[in-house]
Amino acid sequence: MTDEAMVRVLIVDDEAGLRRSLARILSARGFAVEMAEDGDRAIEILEQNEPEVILCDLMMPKMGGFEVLEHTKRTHPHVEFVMMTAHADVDSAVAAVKSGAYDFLTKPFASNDAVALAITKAADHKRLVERAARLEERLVAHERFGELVGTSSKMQAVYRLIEGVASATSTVLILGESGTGKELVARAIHQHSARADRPFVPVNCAAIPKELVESELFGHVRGAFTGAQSARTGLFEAGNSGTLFLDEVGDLPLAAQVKLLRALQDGEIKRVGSDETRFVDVRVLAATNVDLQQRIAEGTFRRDLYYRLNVIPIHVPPLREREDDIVLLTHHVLQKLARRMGRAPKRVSAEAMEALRAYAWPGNVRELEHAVEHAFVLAQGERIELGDLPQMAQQAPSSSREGRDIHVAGVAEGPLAGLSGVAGPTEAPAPHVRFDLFALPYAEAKRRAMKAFDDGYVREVLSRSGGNLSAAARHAGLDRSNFRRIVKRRKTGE
Ligand SMILES: Nc1ncnc2c1ncn2[C@@H]1O[C@H](COP(=O)(O)OP(=O)(O)OP(=O)(O)O)[C@@H](O)[C@H]1O
Repeated sequence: MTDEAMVRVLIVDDEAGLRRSLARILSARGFAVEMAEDGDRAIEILEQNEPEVILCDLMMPKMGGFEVLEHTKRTHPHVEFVMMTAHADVDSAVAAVKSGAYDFLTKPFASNDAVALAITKAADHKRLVERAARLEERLVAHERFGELVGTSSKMQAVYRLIEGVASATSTVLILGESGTGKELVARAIHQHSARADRPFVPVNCAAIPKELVESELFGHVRGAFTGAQSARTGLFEAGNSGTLFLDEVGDLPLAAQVKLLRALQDGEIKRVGSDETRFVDVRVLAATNVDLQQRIAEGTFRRDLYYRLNVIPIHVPPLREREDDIVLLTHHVLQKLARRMGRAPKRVSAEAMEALRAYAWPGNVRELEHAVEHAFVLAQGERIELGDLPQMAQQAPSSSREGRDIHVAGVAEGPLAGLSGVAGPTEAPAPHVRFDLFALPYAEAKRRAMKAFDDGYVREVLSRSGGNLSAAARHAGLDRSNFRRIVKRRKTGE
């Protein structure tokens, strides 16, 4: 029998004796049974307390079985119907199936089990159909928003905003913690816009050396500065008639901010070293994970530019606020990994999934991707177990949602054990040995140990910085782009 909740069955028959004995047979096998003595009462129950399966007699004095079937299929098409007919009446049975009944049972019944089996099959069919519909819904939602995965109400709100802003030309400011998917949101806006077949040009403002920002964005003429041996087209021109995505816009130097404002207001740019005005038709989407208001207060971000960018803000919620998406995202990442590595997909044990759902993910979806990859690589069998997850996610006390007790993975025993650490008030967990370093050839052992170190270090520093990449980079004493490279390298496993 279907292993989900009790199947609700409505028995409709004018013969009280048969009704009761059917009810006894089905209740004894774990069905939740209701009874109706005629078609009118059956319809009443159908409206009030929708059953999953109706087991209905064909021949009844007032309203016949066909009428009940027709009403049911018209008003509640997903309720399954099993018609009971007399042995001799095979034609009616076939007609019932043609009219939408899932099955028929001929009286007298071959056995009690045959009755229970017919109801179980009907209920299973209904649940399968519903499941397929739900999956299709998710698939459609997925296809509609590019790479973005997630069906939580908070992501649905983001999808609605994407749809709403896509057709406009206004600037959109995408806000959210590091790793929440801001770039994917920008891509989805572009894909849904009339510019979809034009270029989408992503620019990480934090990664461009300050002295080159203006030339990167707006281009330069030959001889504009030392080293400018030939003229160069900037990204604004490269994105002409398309979309320019300015990631980490809060890191733009002030001088470039002035030029950006001009480009946004008037669609005008000047290449560095030239007085010639060029007109560009570029839609700008910007993103930041820093508090721009605070940057304004500090004098490092222009208020007028902020207002110009913030015409339509989209807040991408942190992963800890959309726990339901964790399951879908985990499967999505597993599928991507299996494809990328040319390996069979892996399943996740209930215990491991529980831990993934319970963890607070300060590094958001990016961190989840790393954790799932870690588990995918280390899991021996075709199923990921709790012990295959990074230590931090394994421990995932529900209190980690409140930012406490966040542990960093110990990386290995022996020479590397000292690299493990712990954040928060609790004691460090014992270093977690996930692989035997000394059983590996030197080069591979070194690669894994370095990766494990990067994993543990980046995770911890990100966690201490509340998932903020810039703050984590400062903490690590690295400039942001170098730190980001390490974060990315962990992901690609280079
Ligand atoms: N909803 C999502 N569905 C599928 N993948 C996602 C989702 N959100 C984020 N990702 C994945 O997580 C990683 C980080 O996403 P992305 O680079 O868009 O985040 P971000 O918010 O722009 O981060 P940062 O602020 O650090 O630049 C990417 O690999 C992306 O594919």
